[in-house]
Amino acid sequence: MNASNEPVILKLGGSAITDKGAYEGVVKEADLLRIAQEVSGFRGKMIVVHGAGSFGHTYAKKYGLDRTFDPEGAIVTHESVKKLASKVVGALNSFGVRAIAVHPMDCAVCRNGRIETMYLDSIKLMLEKGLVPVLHGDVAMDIELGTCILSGDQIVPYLAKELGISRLGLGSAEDGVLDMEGKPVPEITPETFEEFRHCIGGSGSTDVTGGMLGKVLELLELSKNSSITSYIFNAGKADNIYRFLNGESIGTRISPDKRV
Ligand SMILES: Nc1ncnc2c1ncn2[C@@H]1O[C@H](COP(=O)(O)OP(=O)(O)OP(=O)(O)O)[C@@H](O)[C@H]1O
Ligand SMILES: C=C(C)CCOP(=O)(O)O
Repeated sequence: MNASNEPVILKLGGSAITDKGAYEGVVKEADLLRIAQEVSGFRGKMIVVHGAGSFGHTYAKKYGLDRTFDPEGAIVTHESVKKLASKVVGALNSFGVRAIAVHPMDCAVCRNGRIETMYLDSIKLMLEKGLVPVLHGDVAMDIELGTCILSGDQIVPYLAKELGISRLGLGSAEDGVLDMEGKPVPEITPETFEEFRHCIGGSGSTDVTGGMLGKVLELLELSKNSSITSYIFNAGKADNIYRFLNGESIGTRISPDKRV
């Protein structure tokens, strides 16, 4: 059990909750319900962040939102990821998790694709009152670019740092960061990253936020700045989310360098 009262941050990867190979948004209904049930077994405070999967990456790619400002594309993509958020929140509530959607487009401002400010007071109050904020990968306003694609993989470490949360995990569709033989690497630190760099690539599906490499880089940066250890694990396997939320170390650990 996670004995502390500190909240946990869980990311549900787009490949775990949607069919990321689809040309438009398709939810993996059975997986989403199983995941919602596992989340409902956790008694502590938590923030859920989910990826955009086929609800976001397909449209972001179609309108070139990772390269250009396109107002129509921004609206279509934002509306689509909001639909996914509503399905995630609906599934969580159907299992008694008091989940509320918080859309990053409404509360974050970016500069050159990185979060510059984010309004967090409502999230803090939700946590205090036992509600579960659900954020997600989104289109966000950007001071330099007009809009940018804001990945859940960037939101997770940002929230951890700003809210002082030290337990976080990204649940995707692989057993962790896989080596050349397809086996999960138990631990990566800033010091050992170069040993594994050649095995880590982008997503196998349509994706504008860097796939596995994007995740590892975000979490390594967090480990350097804050000494936080985080986890990348398979949310597609039954019980893994429950195990992670309750304090087990599963998948690949992204840890700070060891002190000598
Ligand atoms: N070494 C590696 N280990 C594991 N997965 C890898 C590796 N290199 C590349 N990948 C790819 O990265 C994918 C995970 O990244 P992806 O961004 O698709 O995940 P996600 O977080 O579930 O999706 P989303 O960004 O929509 O939330 C894997 O499914 C795999 O195709
Ligand atoms: C493609 C969009 C709109 C957001 C991407 O977020 P992610 O799936 O968490 O990387």
